[in-house]
Amino acid sequence: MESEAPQLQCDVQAGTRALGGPGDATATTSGLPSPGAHTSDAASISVCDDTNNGRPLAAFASPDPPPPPPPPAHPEAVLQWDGLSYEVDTKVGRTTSTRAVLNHISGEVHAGEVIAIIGSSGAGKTTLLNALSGRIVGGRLTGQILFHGAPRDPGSFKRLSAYVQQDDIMHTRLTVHETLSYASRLRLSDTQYTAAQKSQRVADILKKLRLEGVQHSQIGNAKTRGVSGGERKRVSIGTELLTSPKLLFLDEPTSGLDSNSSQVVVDLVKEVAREQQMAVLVTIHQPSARIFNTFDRAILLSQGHLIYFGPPTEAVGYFAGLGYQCPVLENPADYFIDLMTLDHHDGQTLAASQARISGMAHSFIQHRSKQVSAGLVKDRRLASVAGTVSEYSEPYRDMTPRNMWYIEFWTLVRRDWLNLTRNMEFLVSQVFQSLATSLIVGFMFFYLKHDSISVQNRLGILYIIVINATFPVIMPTLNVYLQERDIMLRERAAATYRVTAFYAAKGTTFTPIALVSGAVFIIGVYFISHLVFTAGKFFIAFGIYACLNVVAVTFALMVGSYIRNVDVGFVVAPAIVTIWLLFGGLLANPSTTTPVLRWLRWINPVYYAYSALLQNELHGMAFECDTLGQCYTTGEQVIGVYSMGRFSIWGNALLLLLNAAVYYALGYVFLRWKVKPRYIWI
Ligand SMILES: Nc1ncnc2c1ncn2[C@@H]1O[C@H](COP(=O)(O)OP(=O)(O)OP(=O)(O)O)[C@@H](O)[C@H]1O
Repeated sequence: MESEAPQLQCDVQAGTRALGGPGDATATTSGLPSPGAHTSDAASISVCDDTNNGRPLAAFASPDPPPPPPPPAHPEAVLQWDGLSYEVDTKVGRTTSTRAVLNHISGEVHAGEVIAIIGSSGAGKTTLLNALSGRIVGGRLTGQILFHGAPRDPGSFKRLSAYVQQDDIMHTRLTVHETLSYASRLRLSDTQYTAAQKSQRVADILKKLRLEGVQHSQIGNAKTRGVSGGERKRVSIGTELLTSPKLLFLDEPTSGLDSNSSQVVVDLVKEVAREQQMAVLVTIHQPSARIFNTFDRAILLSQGHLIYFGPPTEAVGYFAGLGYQCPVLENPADYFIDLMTLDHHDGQTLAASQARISGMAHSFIQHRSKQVSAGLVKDRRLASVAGTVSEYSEPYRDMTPRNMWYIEFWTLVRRDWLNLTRNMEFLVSQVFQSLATSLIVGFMFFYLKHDSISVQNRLGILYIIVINATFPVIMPTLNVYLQERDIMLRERAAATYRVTAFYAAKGTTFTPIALVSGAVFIIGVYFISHLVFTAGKFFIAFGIYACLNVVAVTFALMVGSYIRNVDVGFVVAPAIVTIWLLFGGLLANPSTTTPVLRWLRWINPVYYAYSALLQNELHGMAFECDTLGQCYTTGEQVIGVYSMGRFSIWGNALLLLLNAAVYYALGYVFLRWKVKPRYIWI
């Protein structure tokens, strides 16, 4: 936010439109009322700026603004939409009602043009952006959307358009340069770009988005300081610009930014749109007057109704024609948003504001139809295009992913590894936890003897070893995986790589970390507590422990792939592990478990691991009996009494690996078909 109190200045200037490009071309087609001085060439522009400290806005223009490239003679509509409506069912108690979120919205965006979608909270801005970008989930979407004159083909549309989400979901520990470099390796095809060309493309984007100065800073987040919010937003935009999209969607790119950073972001987007002839649609909540006037055209929405669609410079005149004159000292965008907002103060003000919004929506429909009948604007009703295929769709229709699978996999492994090894909290918690627990457990059972009392201690220590391969592996893995899954969903929406490459990379990076920390733990425990320490027994125990670690990692991946809600994951995973431990073989004898629940042991990796570890430790052992009542003289007796010899050590190890394979496979299925949003395409 501004540190100084903003000094408002409104100035009604007779000025030429500085916007140029397709916006101008369409300005005449928007057919706005032209009362008095509001002619198209000398539009009366209300310029109210809350950021210029009282100086005329022109003083803030760059001294030598580069001349905008001349608009193409016949600007091509990159995207057209007609009669777009969206309804959702809402449930209050037992009553389900239908709510119209968008009502018959029509429009188009041309190459090189930047259009802002403006409205108060809940107006339908994001819904419209999502509908146009093919990211609507649930509800009923009707109407027609054409991309380069033909229905959208999801595959090619994903590749040729880009979407920058409101939240900048990125790997927070990578630097700006690394973020763009990995994105270039994943998104740009090796068959079209050499490594040097990809690096050059990254360098160009860094330069274009003025990010060279921070290219070696980490992205960061709310917890870890990194680049500023405006810079992070520009990195998000840069990532999407790598592929030179034809169409860019930006959801609230200025939210959370101060007015200066917001202006920088909008100016850069506009510059790139002009240079690359890219069509841009951007939702924006409350733009300053200066930002408002930067856009080529604005779509004003209220309660899902179109209130205005045309150049911002002509909006003041249009609303004045309806009897809503923007006060001289007010930011027009603020004024329009106030006009379009429901006033919930009391019943009367609510009814009045509802009537005003309906009136404005109706006026715009009438205004449009007058313009259409006068031949001033093209009828936006789209001709029937059944069977038409856009020239842009055809080459991409059967498009295979950009790079070979192994390149995607390897790039993702390297990126994950870099990100994970910089995640000191995760690494330290893994290693420190293993070290600390091995010391505590080792000394708790220090130097086990071979008497009958040591039987209980051996049963206990082996169970603790098993426990240590569950919670301490599953919870941190799940936590990191859930964050990365969201990044994957964003990147997958832009068809960046295959799900299989992502999933295989996750298994490849998480497993070694679990195994190393597991090794630290088990070596410490074996040495200090003096469990049977022959090389064969130790390596078998380590092998079993490693198998259980793999099960834990794959289980975390499965849960993380199944649940959508992070909080649910942190309840479900521990609940399942607790059941494993209850039926693991130590707390209740498996042979006496009630038959209704006895089957649980067959799907319980803790039971298999514990059984294998017990057999490995106790086979061949002899115990010295003392004067106490109960006495086991051999390890085999203990295994028999505890009913832990159902499967051999190798049988248990095999069942553990089978468990891991099932979890891993299920995780993939869930990731592919459950977590993935089901977008509605029209
Ligand atoms: N799938 C849905 N189910 C229920 N309500 C929905 C759904 N999608 C959108 N809405 C409702 O439609 C309205 C418009 O939502 P949208 O997110 O498009 O608003 P917005 O203009 O982007 O608001 P904001 O600026 O606050 O993000 C909101 O009231 C929202 O709750």
